Amino acid sequence: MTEIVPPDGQPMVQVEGVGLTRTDGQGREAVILSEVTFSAAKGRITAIVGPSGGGKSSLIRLINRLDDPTTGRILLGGEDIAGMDPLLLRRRVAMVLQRPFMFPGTLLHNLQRPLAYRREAVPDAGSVEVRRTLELARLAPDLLERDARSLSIGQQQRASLARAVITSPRVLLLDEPTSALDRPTGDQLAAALQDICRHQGMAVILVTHDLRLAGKIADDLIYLEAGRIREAGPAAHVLAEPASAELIGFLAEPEREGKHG
Ligand SMILES: Nc1ncnc2c1ncn2[C@@H]1O[C@H](COP(=O)(O)OP(=O)(O)OP(=O)(O)O)[C@@H](O)[C@H]1O
Repeated sequence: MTEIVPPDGQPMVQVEGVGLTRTDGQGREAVILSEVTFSAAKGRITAIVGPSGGGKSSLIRLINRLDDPTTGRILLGGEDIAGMDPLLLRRRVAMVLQRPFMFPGTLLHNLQRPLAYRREAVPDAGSVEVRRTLELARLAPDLLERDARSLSIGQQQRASLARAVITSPRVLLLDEPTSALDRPTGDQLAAALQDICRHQGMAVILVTHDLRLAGKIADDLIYLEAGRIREAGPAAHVLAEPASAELIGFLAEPEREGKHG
């Protein structure tokens, strides 16, 4: 196992005064995000939590330019992503979605694919990169020759994570990665994520409705409601001592009781 990369507190992602407005089919404008400002540091996990429809997914989609903000800007390593080569941006910012997607072929083929696509040297099953990535993602090496689509959903979700991190992105975006998993399988993914964040010094931004997960692995937490940040700070502190009426109300909803312990 490699050395842990210490977080240096440097912001990797800076979201500055971001707003997003959409126009619906009838030409009506809807404000999805307003004045959103935060930063995500290397080697830290930033969780974005909040009620459904609050804008969490819309926000992380802006960070790898699946969409562009209407106002404000987003910097990656100090550079505005609006002016960055899209291919370079995709190299630096990886995304793992709620439902894993495996390409046809073996798990090894799936791990090699992003590197082959970039015409970079493709590591073989015995290579340090593949072994190390499997270890971080908590996947057994004997799964490498299995048809990736025959893996369990929990294994496929960790395989998606492995495929995203084998290229060493600087930022990892995850949208509800544990929502399709049962608790033990979700816990395995969470542990893998923590290892990857610490060992590779990535900035991880995690959208989740699962406060238990956020309480367990997030370093920083952002509470987003109706497109605005209502509260932000160190996760343990924000969850233990919520200050805003909105977050206090959210945490008090009966279905959340005990979920952030
Ligand atoms: N492509 C779109 N066109 C128009 N409105 C959209 C679009 N995508 C999302 N929205 C609206 O933006 C708002 C925020 O949605 P978003 O999916 O970002 O919220 P969320 O916090 O991720 O919700 P959930 O937890 O349910 O996934 C919602 O009102 C949604 O209806």
